[in-house]
Amino acid sequence: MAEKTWVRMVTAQTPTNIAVIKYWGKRDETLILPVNDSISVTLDPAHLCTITTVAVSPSFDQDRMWLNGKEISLSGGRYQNCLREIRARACEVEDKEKGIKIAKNDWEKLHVHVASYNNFPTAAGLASSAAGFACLVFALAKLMKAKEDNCELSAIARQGSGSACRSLFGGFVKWIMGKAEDGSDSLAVQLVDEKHWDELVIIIAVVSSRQKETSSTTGMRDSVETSLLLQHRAKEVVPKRIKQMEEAIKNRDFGSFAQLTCADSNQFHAVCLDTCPPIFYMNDTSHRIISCVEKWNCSEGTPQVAYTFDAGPNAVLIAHNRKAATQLIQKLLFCFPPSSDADLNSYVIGDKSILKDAGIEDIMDVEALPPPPEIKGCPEMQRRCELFHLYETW
Ligand SMILES: Nc1ncnc2c1ncn2[C@@H]1O[C@H](COP(=O)(O)OP(=O)(O)OP(=O)(O)O)[C@@H](O)[C@H]1O
Ligand SMILES: C[C@@](O)(CCOP(=O)(O)OP(=O)(O)O)CC(=O)O
Repeated sequence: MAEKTWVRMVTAQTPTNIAVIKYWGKRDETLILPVNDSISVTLDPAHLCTITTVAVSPSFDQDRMWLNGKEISLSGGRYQNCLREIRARACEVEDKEKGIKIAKNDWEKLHVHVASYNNFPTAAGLASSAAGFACLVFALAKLMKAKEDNCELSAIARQGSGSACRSLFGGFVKWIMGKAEDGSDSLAVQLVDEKHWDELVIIIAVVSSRQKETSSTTGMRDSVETSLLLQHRAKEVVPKRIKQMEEAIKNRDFGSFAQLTCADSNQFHAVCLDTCPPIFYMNDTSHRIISCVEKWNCSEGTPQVAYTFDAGPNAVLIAHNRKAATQLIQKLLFCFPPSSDADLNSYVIGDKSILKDAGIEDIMDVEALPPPPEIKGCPEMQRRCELFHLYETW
């Protein structure tokens, strides 16, 4: 190595992903190997993403990491596994301009500093660990010039957080559970890219941005140990659903896609209830959102919107197209309006063009929204003020 003064830095940005067929349960806790395949949709990186900068310098005397500006420990097994696996694949790096020459073996002695920022709530059931570990592994691989492709990197990100393996690709992604004991065949593959079904619109209703009480890791461990429904789901239900979901995505068959997505989310939450002690991730507001979507879908005779909830109360709503998304925004804002002194611009975040299509520019437009016909006579669906905010994404 040359002088002691240089710093080599790489920055990467990785989106989060939301499962439409859920991963819930591990057959190996250390390697993070799942009990079933899962399928997810990767969100638009412009709205919910992690940005991570990794740096290496001979002047660094230990590996360190800052998450959202606060130093966190890298001593946990998951961070250590990712660092070790990428270091083992590091290659020679030379930057003549900066006088940097790092031989393959030097990487074992060099330390890294990591600064990561999530532009959405961390540990609130919006898959921050997915975007976070995918971004960490991707950035480290670039820093160390590892030659592995994204499939191979996904098997490393998986060891940080299972769902992270699916964030290395855009579009719809499948995590193949694999069979090998060492986890070498448990990795993610892209089913279709983001252009394949670009009329879909995803809206996230953030019911709470508070850190959840039961982490996914703890929750799924308890489910594996106590839920009979989980065993049945992994063995009998998911294998069939995965095939049907792949077909629905391939054929852009929104009816089947919505039916499978909603059913799988509901079964995942049923597994949580079947766990001892039971886990409650959704709350009353989540249930009201489900009711709102179910009533609308039913009144139309064909699904307009699919809903799915991860390990938290926040709703991920996937609309068939822009028209359905526009109507959805109107219905959501009617049932869950911001308080009258709130700023609409901080209530609806992200791509605001659908809000514009819906003819909503300020709080007065929200107040003038007519009640959705399908909720007439349902007192529980009348106006309330419980949503934290809405994201428009994808
Ligand atoms: N940007 C990041 N870089 C590295 N690690 C991160 C990052 N963001 C989050 N994490 C890790 O992920 C943990 C949060 O994961 P957790 O599974 O509890 O919540 P979540 O991923 O937001 O929700 P869920 O997986 O249920 O949707 C954090 O405590 C931290 O260890
Ligand atoms: C409900 C889920 O979001 C669970 C995600 O669990 P994590 O990937 O966060 O769990 P660990 O592997 O223990 O880190 C469903 C999914 O993303 O498939």
